[in-house]
Amino acid sequence: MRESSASANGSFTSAMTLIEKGLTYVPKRYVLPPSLRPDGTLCNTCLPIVDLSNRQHPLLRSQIIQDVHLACKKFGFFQVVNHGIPLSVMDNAIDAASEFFDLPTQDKRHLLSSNVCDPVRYGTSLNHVKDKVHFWRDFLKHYANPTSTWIDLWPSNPKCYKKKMVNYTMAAQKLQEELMEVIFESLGLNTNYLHEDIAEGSQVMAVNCYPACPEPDLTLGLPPHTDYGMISIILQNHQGLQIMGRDEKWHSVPLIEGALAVLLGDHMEVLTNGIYKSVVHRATVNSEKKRISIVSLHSLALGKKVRPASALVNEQNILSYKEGGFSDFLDFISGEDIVEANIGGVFRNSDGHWILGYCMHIPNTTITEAELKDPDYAYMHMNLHPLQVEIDAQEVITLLSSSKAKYANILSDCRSVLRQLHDPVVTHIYREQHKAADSVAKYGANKALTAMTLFDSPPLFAESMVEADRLGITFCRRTTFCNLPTDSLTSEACSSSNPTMPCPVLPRASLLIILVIANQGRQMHLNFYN
Ligand SMILES: O=C(O)CCC(=O)C(=O)O
Ligand SMILES: [Fe+2]
Repeated sequence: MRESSASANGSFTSAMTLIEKGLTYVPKRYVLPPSLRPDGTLCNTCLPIVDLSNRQHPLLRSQIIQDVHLACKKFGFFQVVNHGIPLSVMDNAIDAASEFFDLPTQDKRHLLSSNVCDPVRYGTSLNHVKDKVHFWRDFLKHYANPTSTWIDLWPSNPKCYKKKMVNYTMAAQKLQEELMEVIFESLGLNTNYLHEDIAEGSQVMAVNCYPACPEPDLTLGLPPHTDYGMISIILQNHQGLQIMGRDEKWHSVPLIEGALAVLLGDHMEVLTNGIYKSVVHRATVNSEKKRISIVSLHSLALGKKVRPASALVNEQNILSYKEGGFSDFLDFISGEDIVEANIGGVFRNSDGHWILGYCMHIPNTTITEAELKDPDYAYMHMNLHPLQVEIDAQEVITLLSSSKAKYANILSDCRSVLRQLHDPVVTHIYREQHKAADSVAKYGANKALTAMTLFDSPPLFAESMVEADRLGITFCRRTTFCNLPTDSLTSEACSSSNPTMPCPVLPRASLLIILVIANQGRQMHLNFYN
C-alpha cells in the first residue's frame, strides 16, 4: 500500500499538521531522489525588473515595452514594481491566507477536495489522493473572476478572508489586463487583441502555504512545472520561488518589497507561436519561516481555446502549436488523458533462455489505469534479480541518467520503479537484437488482448527469434532513425511539465509506460502542431 496524506476513510495530514506535531524530520514520502532535490547551486544572474510607473506616458511607454520584450524572450519571467496595487492590499491578502492555513484542520476539512474541477478546494501537495511523492505545500484554490460569481463560495472562516482577498484578486485581474496589453504590444500585436476574452477570462487563485520544513534540502514545495495559462502573477512574503533559465540553471527570485512576479504560461507560448516560452519554475522550502505565495493564474474562460495569433505565423515562424484551453488542462489533470498502449517484453536468464514473456493491449485507457495494469508489478512479484534491463529507446536511457528538471515527475517514477527492482543496469539494445521481445510486444497490439497474456515458454511466433537473440544473431536494421522524435525530448517548446504540454504530463507513468510510449513513438507533446 502506498503512503498517502489522505486515505479512503478520510484521514488527511496537511504539511501544517506535521509542523504542529513538532516533527524534526521530513517523513519518507516527502524525500525526493537526490537528483531532484534543490542542490543549492544557483545562478546569480540578475532577473529582470520592470518599472511600470510610466506605462501610460506617451514617450516613456516604449522603454517598458522593450524591457518586457527582452524579459519574455530571455526568461519568460519578470518582476513588476510600481504596478499600482497598494502595499496594504497585498499585505492584507497575505494575512488572510496565513490566517486560513493557521485554522485547525477540522475548520478547513469541508473544503478538502481532490476534484480539480471544484471551484474551491483545499489540499496538500499536488493531489493528496493520487500523489505517491509528496510536496511540502498546503493549498487553497478558488476561482475569482468575475467576483460576483465566485465570492460566496470562498471560505467564510477566517471572517476577514473574503474582504481582504477580494481587494487583491480584483486588483490582480486589472493588472493582468494591463500586462497583457503591454505583452501584446511587445509582440507587435494590437493592444486590444482578445480584449474581451481577456477581461472575461478565468482567474484561479492558488493560495500556497509552505510551512517551515525541518529538512528543506530533501524536498520541494512544488516540483518544476510550467503554469497552464497566459500569465501568472505571484505575490510572496518570503523568498522561495525559483525559475529555470534557458541555460537550464535555477535562478532564485529575490524578494523585493512591493514587487510582483509575472510568469508566462503555456497558453502564452501557444498564442505567440513559440516566440515567448512558458517558464519552468519550482518552489523551495526553508527551515525558518512559513512561506505564503498567492498565485493569480489567468487564462481564457473555460470553454475558450487559445491558438497562435495569425500575425505571428509566417514563413520564418511556421505554425507550431495546436489550439488548447483551460478545459483541456483540467481534463488532463483529472486523469482523463486517453491513450492506447501495447506493452510487452521477455525475461531471459543469464544464458539467454526464456523465463517469461508478457504482453497486453490497453485500449482507451487513462495513464492512471495503464499504470495499474503496468507489468512492473509482474517484475516485482517475480523477484528476479539481479536484473539487467535492455530497452530499444536510447532516449529513455539518456533521460534516466539526466537530471532534466523538466521531466522531474516522470523520471522520479522511473527511478522509483528501478529502485524497487534493485537498481538494475539499464542498457540500450537495438530492436533487431531483441527480436523475441519485439515480436511479443507487437503481439500485444492485438486488440483482443485486453488482459495480461503470459507466455511461460516461447510462443510459436517467437521461437526462432529467441534462439537467434540468444546466439546474438543480429537482424538487419530496417530503420535508420529513432521511432521517438528526438525533437520532442530536447526542444524548448517541449519544456513544460504541465498537462497541456504532455511530456511531463505523464506524471505518474512508470518505467514500462515510458517504454511503451517510447516504443509506440507516441507524440510526447500533444499540443505541438504536427
Ligand atoms: O510558491 C510559489 O512561488 C510558486 C507557486 C506556483 O508555482 C504555483 O502555484 O503554480
Ligand atoms: Fe506555478
